[in-house]
Amino acid sequence: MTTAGKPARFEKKVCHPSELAERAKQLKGPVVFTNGVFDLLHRGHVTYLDQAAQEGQSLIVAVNSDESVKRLGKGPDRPINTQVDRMHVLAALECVALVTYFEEDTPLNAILAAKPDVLVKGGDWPVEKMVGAKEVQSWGGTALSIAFEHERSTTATLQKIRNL
Ligand SMILES: Nc1ncnc2c1ncn2[C@@H]1O[C@H](COP(=O)(O)OP(=O)(O)OP(=O)(O)O)[C@@H](O)[C@H]1O
Ligand SMILES: O=P(O)(O)O[C@@H]1O[C@H]([C@H](O)CO)[C@@H](O)[C@H](O)[C@@H]1O
Repeated sequence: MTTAGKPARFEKKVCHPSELAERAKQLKGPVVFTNGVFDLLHRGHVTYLDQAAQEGQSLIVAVNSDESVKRLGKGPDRPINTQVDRMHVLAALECVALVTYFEEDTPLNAILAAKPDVLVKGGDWPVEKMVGAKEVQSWGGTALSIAFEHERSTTATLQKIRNL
């Protein structure tokens, strides 16, 4: 006989965009914000996320909705994982305090709602190209581009799988 397990504790970390402003206010500050697709999570992602989290006390991650990903032009078969799955995998990470998603092409509205103290992206996004950097700086926050430590990518992983 099998029994149903208890709800996974990280489920509480996943929030709808409409709750983001309120939920962000309840986090221990400084609040760090990052965003991305995070399709197939890899060592580069998790290293970067923990590094981002160390820039404050609470890390918020906003993922592109499935439709938003399709408009990014990463490939007709992307995303591989749905936004719900991508959010829950990220929520399971100890360094992540809150996860949400955004339907738009950019996370600007999510950043304005969360009003983070620190905006972080990986080194492929220099600060001058970072959506939301000016806004975060306008309320006294900082924007940070963290250099890659591990050269990994979802695209490379998918190429490996396709070549099996
Ligand atoms: N190897 C890496 N090291 C550190 N940060 C990374 C790395 N790859 C991606 N990131 C960062 O993680 C976030 C999500 O990136 P994304 O989902 O585009 O990953 P990806 O692996 O590059 O995907 P894809 O290959 O589909 O473009 C971005 O902010 C990006 O800067
Ligand atoms: O996972 P990606 O493609 O690295 O994340 C993108 O980041 C963009 C970034 O915030 C621009 O500064 C964002 O506009 C885009 O929607 C993806 O999230």
